[in-house]
Amino acid sequence: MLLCIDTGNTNTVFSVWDGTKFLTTLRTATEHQRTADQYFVWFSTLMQHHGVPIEIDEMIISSTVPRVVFNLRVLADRYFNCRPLVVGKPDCLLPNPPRVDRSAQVGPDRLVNTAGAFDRHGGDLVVVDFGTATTFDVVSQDGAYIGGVIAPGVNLSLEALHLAAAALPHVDVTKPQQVIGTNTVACMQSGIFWGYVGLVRGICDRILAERERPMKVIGTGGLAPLFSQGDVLFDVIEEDLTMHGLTVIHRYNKEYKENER
Ligand SMILES: Nc1ncnc2c1ncn2[C@@H]1O[C@H](COP(=O)(O)OP(=O)(O)OP(=O)(O)O)[C@@H](O)[C@H]1O
Ligand SMILES: CC(C)(CO)[C@@H](O)C(=O)NCCC(=O)O
Ligand SMILES: [K+]
Repeated sequence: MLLCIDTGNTNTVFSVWDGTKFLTTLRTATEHQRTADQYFVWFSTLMQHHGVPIEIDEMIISSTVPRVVFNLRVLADRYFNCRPLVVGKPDCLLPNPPRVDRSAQVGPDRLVNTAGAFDRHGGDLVVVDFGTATTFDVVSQDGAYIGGVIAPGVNLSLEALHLAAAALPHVDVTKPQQVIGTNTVACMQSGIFWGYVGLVRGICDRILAERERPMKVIGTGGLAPLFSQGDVLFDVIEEDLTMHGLTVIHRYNKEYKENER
């Protein structure tokens, strides 16, 4: 079975793919100090808890934090006796290579979202991902990542407000009853909620105008459903898009190597 790992700057998600469906999905905070042994204790305990046998023999990793890749490679080698595919490394092929500035670095999560979204929807897409950053990935007609937008993430913005202003507390993101808040928390929640609804709407409108063609907008990341309550922002929301993209890239590499033989 295939272990798909999506390491973001905040959270790391492990999902086990049996070739047809995800058997289980586990989430932990991203910490670059965590060792292979620590990953395995956490993983095997929860797999047992969920009653899923550990039969991992393949692994694919997308990591926006380069330092964690070393320990994940050790995990693959020591516990699953395999060599992982690492998105963004030269030996991990992409179905459609990105078309960006020469030597530009594209976040592996954005390449994975592109592959996953193109597989499901075909081309001319915008993928909006609400993670540590709020990213917009523009996918061309032929399925290549051709650029996008990086805005500060929702939780990051809230944290920044709280850290910078002595009188502003930590608040959760939620859709406020009204736009005009009548207390500090309600005012902050309105600023974040309606601010991000406007940000997403405004950026998508401008991307569509710049591309001068119809495009499908796909929302992903934990907060996509919440923000779609504020306006029609997405044609579709797919929470498993990154994990799906990992299975697509894995399959592409496997088929390519089989054809080479
Ligand atoms: N109402 C909410 N308020 C605050 N956070 C929320 C709310 N609903 C979901 N979340 C959080 O959204 C996050 C969704 O995870 P997602 O994988 O999309 O991004 P992330 O883990 O924050 O970022 P990254 O992938 O960059 O590490 C989770 O951490 C979840 O706790
Ligand atoms: C923007 C983030 C942090 C979003 O996870 C990640 O994709 C990243 O580190 N990207 C590198 C820069 C880029 O994608 O252009
Ligand atoms: K993510």
